[in-house]
Amino acid sequence: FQSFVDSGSRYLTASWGGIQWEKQVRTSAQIHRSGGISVLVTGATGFVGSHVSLALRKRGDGVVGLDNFNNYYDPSLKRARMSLLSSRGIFVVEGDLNDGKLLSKLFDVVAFTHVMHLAAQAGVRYALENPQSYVHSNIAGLVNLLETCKAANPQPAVVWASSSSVYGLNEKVPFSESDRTDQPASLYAATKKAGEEITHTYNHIYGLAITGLRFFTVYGPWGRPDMAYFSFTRNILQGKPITIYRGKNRVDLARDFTFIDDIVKGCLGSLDSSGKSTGSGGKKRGSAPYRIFNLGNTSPVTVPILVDILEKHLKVKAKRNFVEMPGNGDVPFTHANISSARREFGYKPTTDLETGLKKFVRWYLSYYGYNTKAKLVQ
Ligand SMILES: NC(=O)c1ccc[n+]([C@@H]2O[C@H](COP(=O)([O-])OP(=O)(O)OC[C@H]3O[C@@H](n4cnc5c(N)ncnc54)[C@H](O)[C@@H]3O)[C@@H](O)[C@H]2O)c1
Ligand SMILES: O=C(O)[C@H]1O[C@H](OP(=O)(O)OP(=O)(O)OC[C@H]2O[C@@H](n3ccc(=O)[nH]c3=O)[C@H](O)[C@@H]2O)[C@H](O)[C@@H](O)[C@H]1O
Repeated sequence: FQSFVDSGSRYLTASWGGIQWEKQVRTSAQIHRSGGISVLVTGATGFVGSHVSLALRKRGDGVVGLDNFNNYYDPSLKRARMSLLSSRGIFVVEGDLNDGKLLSKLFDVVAFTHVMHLAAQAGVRYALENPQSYVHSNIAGLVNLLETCKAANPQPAVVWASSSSVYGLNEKVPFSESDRTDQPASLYAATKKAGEEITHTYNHIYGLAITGLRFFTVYGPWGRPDMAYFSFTRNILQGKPITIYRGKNRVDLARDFTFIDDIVKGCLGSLDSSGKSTGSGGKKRGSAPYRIFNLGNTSPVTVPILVDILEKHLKVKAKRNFVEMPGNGDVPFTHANISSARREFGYKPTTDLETGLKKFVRWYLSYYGYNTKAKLVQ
């Protein structure tokens, strides 16, 4: 089959179908431990998706990836993550969430027990440049995926990534799941909030078991080049200045930075406790769980302190350029209350920012070909 999918600014051409393709999908979905699950991971060559796919595979679950390899950031990093997944026997289907025929075909080939939905247009500030990409992936793509899950027989349980950004201008700290989330500060946040409402309707009408995870600023090896810790590292090593945003009266911004390995444990814990969908073929046969959890670190750190830690690990001084927060979708601080996730599935983050950034820097220097004294090896 040849499918042409409108992905906003460009057209993506994906090839799928055929006996060989089906065999690869089936083999990748095979479960290698008793009581294992078979999971469709969307956004599998993204930062979080690649780590979650590897962790599922490692414990013997069946995993099939889906990703459209868009160029929001350097797609060669997504290809490199894909090579890593392939080396562990995980097949990644190249395609878009909005391709309904492709999604239905995947469910025809494999009776997925779970969907780990991590594909999205991420990034808070990029919404000013390309608002439509958020509607395309985070709204239309989500609905398309849920339509497929609702129609599947049996229906999978769905775990998906919401975001700490739904707390928006909320000033009550730490942020609890029951706090208000009706004051988003960015279109990104608004689409994640919409996702929480949309998933609720699919739970209510069709009996899909749904878990939404509000991740708090995730960082680590194989991370996202658009995020501050990553772009700061790049600039510091290249001797270029970095821009640090500050609030009114020069107040530092702070984030509850959460290490990727802790997020992965939270993703797996929530999958394992997600419960079962009750419907099939679009018909509800009983009520199913609808849950939302914060996955954070519970220990916010200011952005200048993040830079101090990077300087220490990189052994290079940053050229700091402070500017007032430009009203681009940022919020002043985030801080997660994680007691619900702890209670429900034992979520307990264990990596502090100092330790996690050390691991990130080690990966960065190796991946981009620096020797240990932070010189690029030509
Ligand atoms: N990293 C964070 O700090 C953070 C924080 C909160 C929430 N989240 C959410 O977690 C999820 C994973 O984030 P990430 O940091 O790994 O981002 P990422 O950009 O690295 O991964 C997302 C992947 O989804 C793919 N994708 C995007 N739109 C698609 C579409 N329409 N069809 C198919 N594939 C598509 C991209 O190519 C990418 O590989 C996202 O939903 C994001 O919004 C991330
Ligand atoms: O938890 C989330 O829900 C979100 O997490 C992440 O967003 P943020 O917390 O905004 O991360 P990130 O961009 O790394 O900026 C970190 C800090 O550096 C500051 N920052 C940023 C850039 C810059 O040039 N200067 C600067 O000071 C900036 O003001 C901020 O204070 C995900 O990208 C997003 O997908 C979303 O899901």
